[in-house]
Amino acid sequence: MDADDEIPTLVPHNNVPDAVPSSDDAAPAAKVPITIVTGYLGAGKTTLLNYILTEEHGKKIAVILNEFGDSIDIEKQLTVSEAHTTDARPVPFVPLANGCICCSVKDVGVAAIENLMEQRGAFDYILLETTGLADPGNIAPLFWLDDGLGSSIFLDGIVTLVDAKNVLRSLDEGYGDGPAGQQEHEHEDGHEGHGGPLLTTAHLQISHADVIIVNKTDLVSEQELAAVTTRIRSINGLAHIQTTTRTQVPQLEGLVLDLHAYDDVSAADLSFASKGHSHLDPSITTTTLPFPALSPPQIPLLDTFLRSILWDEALPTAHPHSAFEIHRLKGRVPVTDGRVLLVQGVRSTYDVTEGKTAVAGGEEEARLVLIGKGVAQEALRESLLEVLGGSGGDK
Ligand SMILES: Nc1nc2c(ncn2[C@@H]2O[C@H](COP(=O)(O)OP(=O)(O)OP(=O)(O)O)[C@@H](O)[C@H]2O)c(=O)[nH]1
Repeated sequence: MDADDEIPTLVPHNNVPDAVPSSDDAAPAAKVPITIVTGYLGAGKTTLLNYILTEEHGKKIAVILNEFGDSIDIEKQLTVSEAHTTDARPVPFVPLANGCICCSVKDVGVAAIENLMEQRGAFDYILLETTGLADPGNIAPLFWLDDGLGSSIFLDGIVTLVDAKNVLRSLDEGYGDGPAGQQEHEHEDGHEGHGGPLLTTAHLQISHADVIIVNKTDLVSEQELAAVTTRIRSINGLAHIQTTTRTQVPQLEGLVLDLHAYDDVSAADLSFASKGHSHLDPSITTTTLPFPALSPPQIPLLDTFLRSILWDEALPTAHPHSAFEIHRLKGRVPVTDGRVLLVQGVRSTYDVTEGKTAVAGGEEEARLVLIGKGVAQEALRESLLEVLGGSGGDK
């Protein structure tokens, strides 16, 4: 691949068949954003969604509940709030393809929502409420593939509700030899982990989140709340954290709607994540890999590194390292020709795009921010630098 080649774009998720129909011929239509709303049992998801449906926001919002199981019973699970009305109402039966969104590829879950929009008219926004045990990392890539699949919806972000009173206990269920974390994790997604402290549902929901709403603040003291937010920040250094009582968010935009979590990657976001927050949580942490701006020939080498760490969960070099797994990844990579590349990843799906604005002379160093298990080891950065050094280009 030479310097003039297009930079790599959306990389197919492992579960998606190679022969994906192209949407090139389809007339471009505005896509409807979808936010995944997740949170452990009793954190306040229903309270939040009821609040949104009855707020005056002027948007027609569809709320869909994704149950684990054999089918999506849309009749019971869809509620639409019409623009300029507080009359949230259940929608009558809409026949749809059955299937569990979490366990299927696009043609079931996403197609069901598209089918729904065709029958009910487009919505301004879709909120997908998962059950308390859902792993959003399994669901998010299904919606993120929409460019290749010609979908009429796109993933706007993931919001995780957290119960301030119980979240620390939920996170600690994965430690020691208590069976709770182990059973929970294996049950929910068959995800085995790689040894070491176990991941609980709470870890998975926090690590993938773009916004974390710490709810039920009325049930904890200021000190307890500070301990909760510090622990959450140590797991996910990228997410916006908002504290609430009864899920009363100060505004919907940026917190539940219009998140744009997969659009731009700003230098400010990444430098906040890189500020050296504590590594309090033994399972999941956020880490930053800084490296010099890339020369154009180094771009495919970055891709080699990303493929290796995300697809193979291995380093492309011989550096000794312990096991790692990456849940979320964001990057901003200046190129010496003035371009800037933006990297977005969730589990094994990632995307490298060209930023809209060129870098101002010598703007910043390149950064990858990783959230996951075992990511805070020097071997990752050493491996990245070695791979990039192989091009013979500037470093
Ligand atoms: N004290 C207190 N109670 C709250 C708060 N927010 C919600 N609740 C209550 O907590 C309970 C659980 O809230 P839900 O909104 O049903 O939580 P959920 O996440 O939908 O729960 P599941 O459906 O079990 O997954 C309800 O009785 C709410 O009224 C809060 O900030 N403070």
